[in-house]
Amino acid sequence: MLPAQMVQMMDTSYDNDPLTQIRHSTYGNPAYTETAYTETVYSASTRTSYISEKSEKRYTPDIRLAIEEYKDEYPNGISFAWKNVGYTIFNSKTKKKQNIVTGCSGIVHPGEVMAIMGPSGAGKSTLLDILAGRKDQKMVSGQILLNGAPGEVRHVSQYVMQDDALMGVLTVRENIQFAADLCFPSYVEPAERSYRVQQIISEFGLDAVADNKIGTVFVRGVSGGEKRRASIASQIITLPKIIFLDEPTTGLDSAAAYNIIKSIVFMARRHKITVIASIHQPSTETYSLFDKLCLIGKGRTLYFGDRESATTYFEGLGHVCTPYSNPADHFLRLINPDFMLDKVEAEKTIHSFINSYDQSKTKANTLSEIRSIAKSSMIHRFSSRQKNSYARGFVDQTYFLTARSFKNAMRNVLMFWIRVAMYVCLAILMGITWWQVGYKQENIQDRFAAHFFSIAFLAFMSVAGIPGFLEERLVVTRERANNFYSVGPYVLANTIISIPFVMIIAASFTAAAYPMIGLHLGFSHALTFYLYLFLALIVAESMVVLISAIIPIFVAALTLVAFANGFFMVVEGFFVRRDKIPKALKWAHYIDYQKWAFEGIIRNDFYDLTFDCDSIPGSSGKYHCLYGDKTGNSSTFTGQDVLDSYGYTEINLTKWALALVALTVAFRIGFYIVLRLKKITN
Ligand SMILES: Nc1ncnc2c1ncn2[C@@H]1O[C@H](COP(=O)(O)OP(=O)(O)OP(=O)(O)O)[C@@H](O)[C@H]1O
Repeated sequence: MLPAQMVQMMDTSYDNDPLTQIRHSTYGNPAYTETAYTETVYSASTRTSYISEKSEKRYTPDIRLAIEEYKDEYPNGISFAWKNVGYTIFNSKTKKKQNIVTGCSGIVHPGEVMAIMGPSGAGKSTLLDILAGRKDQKMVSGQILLNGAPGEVRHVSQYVMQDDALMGVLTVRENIQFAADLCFPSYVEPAERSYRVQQIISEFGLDAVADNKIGTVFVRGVSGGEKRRASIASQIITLPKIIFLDEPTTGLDSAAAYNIIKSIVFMARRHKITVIASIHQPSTETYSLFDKLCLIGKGRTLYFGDRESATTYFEGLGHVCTPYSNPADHFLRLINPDFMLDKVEAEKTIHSFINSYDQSKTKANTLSEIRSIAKSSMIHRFSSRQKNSYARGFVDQTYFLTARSFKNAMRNVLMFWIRVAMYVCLAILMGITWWQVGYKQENIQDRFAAHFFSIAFLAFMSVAGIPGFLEERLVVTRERANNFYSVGPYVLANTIISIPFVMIIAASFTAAAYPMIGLHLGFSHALTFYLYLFLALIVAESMVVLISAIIPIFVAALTLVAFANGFFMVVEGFFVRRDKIPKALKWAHYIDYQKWAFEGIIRNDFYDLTFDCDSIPGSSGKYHCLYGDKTGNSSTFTGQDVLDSYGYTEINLTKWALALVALTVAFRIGFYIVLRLKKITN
């Protein structure tokens, strides 16, 4: 039985030890079957893994060392506390410091889910970012405590972004599996990873759509709520100890929002995860799923404590929530200055809430709880050792990315197949127009034009790859932010995967156009034409990804690529002879990939060909030759005569091909640098 089938058939009830089952039935290997699996260790890092004591024995010392890195420092979860945290920026307009968040404190225990609520601009995202360790520490004040001791929250948490950046042509399972493949260290067996994928699919209620595609403009996919659940599942596949969610229900209807929070609460309880989520106006049902509430206004805490006690707290302040009202709406109306006509009064009201909370028993209790957990904690137990930022090495990252890109390109009509169809149609149209161009001297310009058009138009149409690339880029940006992989493997995978598809495009074009136009006969000439077309397209493709990475906006990238290609056509040496190109633009001629490709294919075509001159009527044996011997005594001229007359004497096919390879490498290095710089800027 295949591991995948086995995993699907497995009992996903949480009372049974799943990994023991996997080991027993998947492999049939004595190493797995001899003893029951004894302990599942959830790692302290975001790169959590399932490691049994038994399987540890099988590992080599270096793997054991790596496992040590991932050993769980917090088997019972993390009580996450923040004490008096603030965030201050320097306002360049007023030239003064400005407090965005001030004096916030709170504590959330393992298995609890806390909502950060507040009106727009209250500071929810800022507070979430501070807690998640995503803000510049120079501007942050206060303390973050993990089980009462200061610690590096980023090592034990995952920040789940709002967007649903998933590969549309892949299924829910494939998307989550990709995350699992990259986020678990290599010593976690593939069957264990698949098991974990199946488990999280079940936990997020995605069984029914697990093998459905996410959806693209061409393929109707899963619903918005299912997509959001798949996106969250793929980001927390490693079961980090703390999860931060940035408005996980935005844009969803109340039923979908409810299902998402329900799944998250279930995960939190089941795996002792501490969850903090910012949320906009939850429905009554969704609101009632939260354990704790942090209400903020003007960057200050207006209430922090048990969700259930919030109603009583506000009742105590004279703001009774009527039985049929949604408490979340009720609180937000109370603290939202946008609902108040008198702005001075609104300001006063918010400040009265801030003061009431500052003097409240609720706040005193929270602070005392934080103090007591800080006292009881083992002093600075948290190890500050640096975890590896990536769970997988360069080769593994490249492998998984290449495999996914291959699937994406195979299934994504936008990326290649539309282009293949378009190029084949164009090749046939060219073949009809230039049908058997012949060897007469009046056909010389037709030949040049066919070569120019083949290169220029084919390269130009590589803009068709921009939408597919930009779609992929969104996913890559999110995955990079989650530290799934580094830039190098992505650039390499993108390069590797473009090769077979560009080969297909160049081959289909050559197969149709070359014989129909009647270019230089012979397999080696057709092959050289194909290779040059391939190299030109690879450079064009590399230029497209570089420009789209610099400006990831469709219309802007399209305009810039079109401009660059148009410019390269002008300085290519076809419309204007090479020696007539203005000195100021000569540099462009040499970095123009179309020039190297065009010159390569005309050399390949013309060299060794013989063309007929026109006989002069009435003259005995005299000929009119446009190229070569013009004395009138020769009835033919050679292709080399043509090349010489245009200054193409020195073309060396190997060197010209190497120039195209060099340009490809240069564009790809540029692509790498741009992605690296963007990551640093972000
Ligand atoms: N770096 C910054 N420079 C200037 N102002 C900032 C900066 N960061 C946050 N702010 C301001 O601080 C306030 C709080 O911003 P924040 O994004 O945290 O609010 P929010 O509650 O998440 O709002 P929303 O619900 O609309 O997303 C806003 O008025 C915002 O303009």
